[in-house]
Parts: sequence; structure tokens; C-alpha cells
Amino acid sequence: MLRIGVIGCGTIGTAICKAIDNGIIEAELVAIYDRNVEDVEKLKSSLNSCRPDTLDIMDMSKQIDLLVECASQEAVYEVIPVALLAHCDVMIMSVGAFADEKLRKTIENLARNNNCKVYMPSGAIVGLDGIKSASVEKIHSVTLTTQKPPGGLAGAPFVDRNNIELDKINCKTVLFEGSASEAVRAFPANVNVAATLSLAGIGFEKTRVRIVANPALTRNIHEITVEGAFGEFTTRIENIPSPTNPRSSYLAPLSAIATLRMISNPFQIGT
Ligand SMILES: NC(=O)C1=CN([C@@H]2O[C@H](COP(=O)(O)OP(=O)(O)OC[C@H]3O[C@@H](n4cnc5c(N)ncnc54)[C@H](OP(=O)(O)O)[C@@H]3O)[C@@H](O)[C@H]2O)C=CC1
Ligand SMILES: O=C([O-])CC(=O)C(=O)O
Repeated sequence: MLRIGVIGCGTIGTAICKAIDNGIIEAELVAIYDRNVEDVEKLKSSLNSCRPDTLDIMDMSKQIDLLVECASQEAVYEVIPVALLAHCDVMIMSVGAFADEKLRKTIENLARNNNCKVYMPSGAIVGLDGIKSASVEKIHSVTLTTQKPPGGLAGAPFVDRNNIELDKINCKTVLFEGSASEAVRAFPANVNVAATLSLAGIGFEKTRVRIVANPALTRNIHEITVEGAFGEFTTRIENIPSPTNPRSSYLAPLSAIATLRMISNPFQIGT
């Protein structure tokens, strides 16, 4: 059975561990880790049958087949190279870290040299199947428009740097327009989806991102428009925010769980 380690015991990490615990994912939960000790203990005490150890990345990677990162972009730098050097496959949620081309190349080389896979779930967006197919031929443009309730953008460096008072926004307001590369640095915990979209399509510089604070919303909306040799498509998803983290849509942990199920399934569906 696949032996899994999880870094990050927040909203997504908890959902993944619970899915292993209740048999939705067929795997062994070997170890978990979070920089907040109390989050690790809270998660452990919520599990019924799994008894994961608390191990740092060095010890964890010696005992697992697959490392799941669901912590932060900085955690990608800290844990993914270590895991790949130990011949573990990895699944990354904080995909925005890959706006750093040097990190991306390092991780790609490590994965190739150690014969490992790097999985990046679709997360909170729909349409990656289409853009992957479309990218076999020429893609002219990719645009992501993300709308969140203002509170779902709290804590973003862009918001803090520009002294944006989110609680005073009383109508739909475009906060940011730029490349995916700029977007994932300005909003590292809000638009990792822009990074996944970039990697599937035309890259971080050509993918355009618009981020909108909309007080009329209770959902996180991501709209993607792709134009290319194949024609044109638009996808739109209205995501219910996760109850424990309004920045992260509920579909994101579901997508992580679905990816882990796919890994151990002989049937691979979709592009
Ligand atoms: N790809 C996608 O579509 C999506 C990606 N995400 C991303 O997935 C990640 C997890 O999301 P979510 O579970 O909602 O986040 P949470 O904030 O709920 O949980 C993350 C946990 O990881 C901890 N953590 C952060 N950095 C480190 C580190 N370097 N080492 C150890 N622990 C760390 C956090 O601690 P602390 O609270 O101290 O920071 C927190 O306890 C985030 O980066 C998020 O932006 C989210 C939604 C969609
Ligand atoms: O969950 C979402 O709606 C998107 C998100 O936070 C991210 O991509 O980081």
C-alpha cells in the first residue's frame, strides 16, 4: 500500500488525512508535520484508525513513497527537494512557488534524475483537461479572473503593501491585473490556481490574471478563457469556501483527494 507523509495540517492536510483514515484513499498515513505543534496534535486526535508519527521532512522521507505538500510556497523550497532526493514522489498544492523558474528547474531535474513524479492537482479550477489538450497546438491567450469575497483575500502581501482596507470595499473592485508570475507572488495563498494553469498552458509570463474583491459574493469564482488553434473555451466555477479557511475553496481538498485516488487506480481518466 502507498505510504504517505503530509506536510501542513491545516484545511487541506486535515481533509487528506481524514480521507485516508476513513478509507476514501487507499493508503497508509505514515507521518504528518506542521510548524504549529497544536495543529499536529489536533489532527492526530481527530483520526479514528490511523496513527501517524510526527516526523520532520528528513525522517519522514526515509519512510514514505509519496510526500504531500499542503502548507505554503516556502514549504515547497524546504521539503520537496529533500523528498525527491530520497526517491519519494511528491504532490504539491502551493504550486505558486513554481513562478520561481530556478526552483521549477531544480525540482524537474531532481524528479527526472531520481525517477519520481511531481503531481499538481487541479485544485479549485476546472478546465485543465482542455488546456492540456489545447497546448499540443498553438494557444494564443489564457486569462484567469478570480473573484473572492474581500475577506478571502486577507493577509495577501499585495493587500498589506498597498494598505487596502478590505472591510471598506463595498462594491466589486478589481485589485490586481497582471501576469500569473506577479499574481502568485502578490497573492501567494489565493491564486495558486494561476500557477497550475500556467504550467498546463502558456507559462507564467503570458497567462493573464485579474483578481477582484466582490462583497456581494459568498463564493470564490474562477473564470478561465482560453483561445487557440483548437477554438475557444471558457470555464467558470463558483466554489464554496472551506469552512476552516475562507481563502481555500472546498474543491481544492477534494481535488487533492481525487489525485491521490487516481495515483493508485489503474484507470486514468481525462487528458
Ligand atoms: N492549488 C490549489 O488550487 C490550491 C492551493 N492552495 C494552497 O494549499 C496550501 C494549503 O492550503 P490550506 O490547507 O487551505 O492552508 P491552511 O493555512 O489551512 O494550512 C496550512 C498549514 O501549513 C502550515 N505551514 C505553512 N508553511 C509551513 C512550513 N514551511 N512548514 C510547516 N508547516 C507550514 C501552516 O502554518 P501557519 O498557519 O503558521 O502558516 C498551516 O498550519 C496553501 O499554500 C494554499 O495557498 C489552497 C487552495 C487551492
Ligand atoms: O481555493 C481557491 O479558490 C484558490 C486558492 O486559494 C489558490 O489557488 O491558492
